[in-house]
Amino acid sequence: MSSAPRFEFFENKKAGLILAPFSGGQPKSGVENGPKYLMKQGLRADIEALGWETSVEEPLQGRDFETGKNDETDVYGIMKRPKLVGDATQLIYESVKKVANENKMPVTLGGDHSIAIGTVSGVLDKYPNAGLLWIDAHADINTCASTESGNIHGCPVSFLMGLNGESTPPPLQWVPKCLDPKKIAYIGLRDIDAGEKKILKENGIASFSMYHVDRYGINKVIEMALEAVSPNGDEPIMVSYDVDAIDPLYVPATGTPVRGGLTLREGLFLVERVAETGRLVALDVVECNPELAAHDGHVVDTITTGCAIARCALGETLL
Ligand SMILES: NC(=[NH2+])NCCC[C@H](N)C(=O)O
Ligand SMILES: [Mn+2]
Ligand SMILES: [Mn+2]
Repeated sequence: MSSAPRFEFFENKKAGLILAPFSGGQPKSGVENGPKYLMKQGLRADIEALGWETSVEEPLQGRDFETGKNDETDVYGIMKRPKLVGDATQLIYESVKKVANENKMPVTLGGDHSIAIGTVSGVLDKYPNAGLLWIDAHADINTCASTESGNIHGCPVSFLMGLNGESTPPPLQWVPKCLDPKKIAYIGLRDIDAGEKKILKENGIASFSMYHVDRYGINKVIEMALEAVSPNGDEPIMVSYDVDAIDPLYVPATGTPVRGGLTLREGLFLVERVAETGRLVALDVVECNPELAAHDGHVVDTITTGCAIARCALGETLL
């Protein structure tokens, strides 16, 4: 066994749990309750049991981001609710940036995946050379020109890369164009829009779909993804984890489920392996929507999986 510290970037194991109860990046209600359910399941105590000192941040507190969802004037071309998303993600950005700069690991609980506009930009402020693993059934890289739904949770990566140029909705113009296409790799893809495929190709983005997981196995896929985003083997790693990457058999309560996903063990092994590198610097767990459960068992399956992702990423299964 190596004697390297488990989390190289955290001399004192401190984590900042950032609650991001936001649903404005997509039309369904309920995903704003994700953080509450994950916390009620005991996530904070779980993380402390792994030797992390924790603090909790609630950057959206005191603002009503749910009623604002009904504001039909908040549109920009086909884009839905750019003002709501822009305001919420900017608050999340400030909070993640603060936590990261206090040398704490930001662990952000969503909310829909639009919140990654704030988390990734906040983390890259502290670690500009970080590699990003985007674990998802979807590529979330639609632009204002390519999106068919207008839902911004399908677009965060395009804003982080600055792919929208002049057509960026004004409320999202604050977003730093901080993400180099060479510094992101996807794992778990299986529902990519035609426009997104083109963007992935044109930008040469490392994209591992479920085909690659079957073809090479999850271990090899993770090695390839890490190699892609961290060619020197020493860069910090951020994981933005959309729970819909895992098969709906295990994670049924999510807004855009797609069959044929990662098994529960593949989904957890992935973050265990990242933890093992010792270079994880931030994690998002997004798109848990308890309201979409057909029965209580679905809520339990989804929320316990969300908690397990965070625990495995923070070292639970490292010996
Ligand atoms: N974060 C997610 N679950 N994203 C789903 C995106 C689905 C579709 N590609 C869209 O642009 O609307
Ligand atoms: Mn997804
Ligand atoms: Mn997503």
